[in-house]
Amino acid sequence: MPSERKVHILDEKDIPSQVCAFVADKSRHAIESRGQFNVGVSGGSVAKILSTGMPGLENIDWTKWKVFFCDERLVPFDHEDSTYKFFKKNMFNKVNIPSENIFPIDPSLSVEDAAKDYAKKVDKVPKENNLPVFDLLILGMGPDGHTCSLFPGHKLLQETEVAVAPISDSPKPPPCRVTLSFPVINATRCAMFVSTGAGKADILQKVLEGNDSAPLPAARVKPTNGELHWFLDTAAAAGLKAKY
Ligand SMILES: O=C1O[C@H](COP(=O)(O)O)[C@@H](O)[C@H](O)[C@H]1O
Repeated sequence: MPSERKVHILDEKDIPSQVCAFVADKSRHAIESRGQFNVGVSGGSVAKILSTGMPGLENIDWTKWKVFFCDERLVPFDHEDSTYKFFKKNMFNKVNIPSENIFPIDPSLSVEDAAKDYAKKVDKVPKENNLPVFDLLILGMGPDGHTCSLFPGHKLLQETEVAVAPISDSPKPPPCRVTLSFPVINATRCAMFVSTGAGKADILQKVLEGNDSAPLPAARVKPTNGELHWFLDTAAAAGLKAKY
């Protein structure tokens, strides 16, 4: 099935419940079909939305979740910028995911070694055509159109050899990060973006409706055989010209 894009425009107040219900539904379906749910999470605003809504949900078999990070900032686990720290405090501590099913990036290593070490963890995700296939990647987009730690104009946009890449010159601090690469992102069964607030309106119009000749990183997310969903609040969607 080629990538089909669905844009969901919601009231701001409905974003956490709708986003989390979608994630819960994907997890139930993956567990029923394949016995486990391999999910990649992102940092920033989407981490807050997930942590607010997911722990209160019922009928989720958390023991079958395997949690990876779409990207991570290479800072110690107790650093304010650590996505792992945020999820541990606000979500993992409140649900029953076995600790061995959470796969953080190791910040004690150099950025190159952290990427290699994390690639071994990602390699555990069941593969098709030699690529790990996540059940769901939950993505954010920065106001410059970046997603994961894949930034506009950066050479990593062309990365095709490795599933996981280091970056040591991120234009958004901190400079050292580890990120999934596009071949893995686009091998997912489902990618969902969550974008909220007026500060994302201009870039969203470019990403969703702009010229495809030099796509911004977020516009390059087009799962080859999977679904693509964008969850937007009305403020973020305000610049869109088409009807969705
Ligand atoms: O630095 C990052 O930023 C993006 C977008 O964050 P947002 O707060 O603007 O939604 C995030 O998806 C990524 O994981 C993170 O490392």
